[in-house]
Amino acid sequence: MEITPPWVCRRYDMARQGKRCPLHFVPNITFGHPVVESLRKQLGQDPFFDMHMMVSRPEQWVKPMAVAGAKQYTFHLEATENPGALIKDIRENRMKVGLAIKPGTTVEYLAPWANQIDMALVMTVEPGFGGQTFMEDMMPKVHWLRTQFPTLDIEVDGGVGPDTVHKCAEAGANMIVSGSAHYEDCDQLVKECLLRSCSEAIP
Ligand SMILES: O=C(CO)[C@H](O)[C@H](O)COP(=O)(O)O
Repeated sequence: MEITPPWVCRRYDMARQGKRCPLHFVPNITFGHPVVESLRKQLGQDPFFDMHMMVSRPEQWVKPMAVAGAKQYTFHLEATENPGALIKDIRENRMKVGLAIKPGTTVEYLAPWANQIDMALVMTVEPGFGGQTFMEDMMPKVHWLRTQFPTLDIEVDGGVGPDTVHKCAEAGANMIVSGSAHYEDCDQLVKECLLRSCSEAIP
């Protein structure tokens, strides 16, 4: 199982401000493609940058993110009216495709796209802020996806830590994002606990 801290290279909350776009997908802003470009220059070609685009109109950032050095572009199903065209555009820009769903979106909406994507992301909090409580009732979505799509990468994001990671693994997730648990108690014990929880649950 892969464990990823979100803030450094993983997450891109870019809600546009101003009169032109009053409706934001999430209320906060983290960083955009200039930061990705900068990180790529500093860190070289090796790090895998998956951009979780919690944005309105995700179509507009595909090219800038690709040019900046992103390797995967994960967008929200709720944020676009044409997932098929967006998937095609991401591929044409030589990035992998991640498809995320918010807690209120049923997994059946994601299923038609599952064979065209590299990763399905099941949110276990409402997108927007770290430090929220893990929504265990999202686990049936993960289990259903794992049953239907055995080889698909399935990621869980939101409230994942030592007490909850095994639930993700048992449901069938093979990737997690862990923010607060990773950063607020970032000692070796927590890291080992996370890793042990995963390795025990995943053969
Ligand atoms: O992106 C998120 C919400 O928008 C996630 O919750 C965040 O990336 C993970 O943080 P935490 O582990 O603290 O829930």
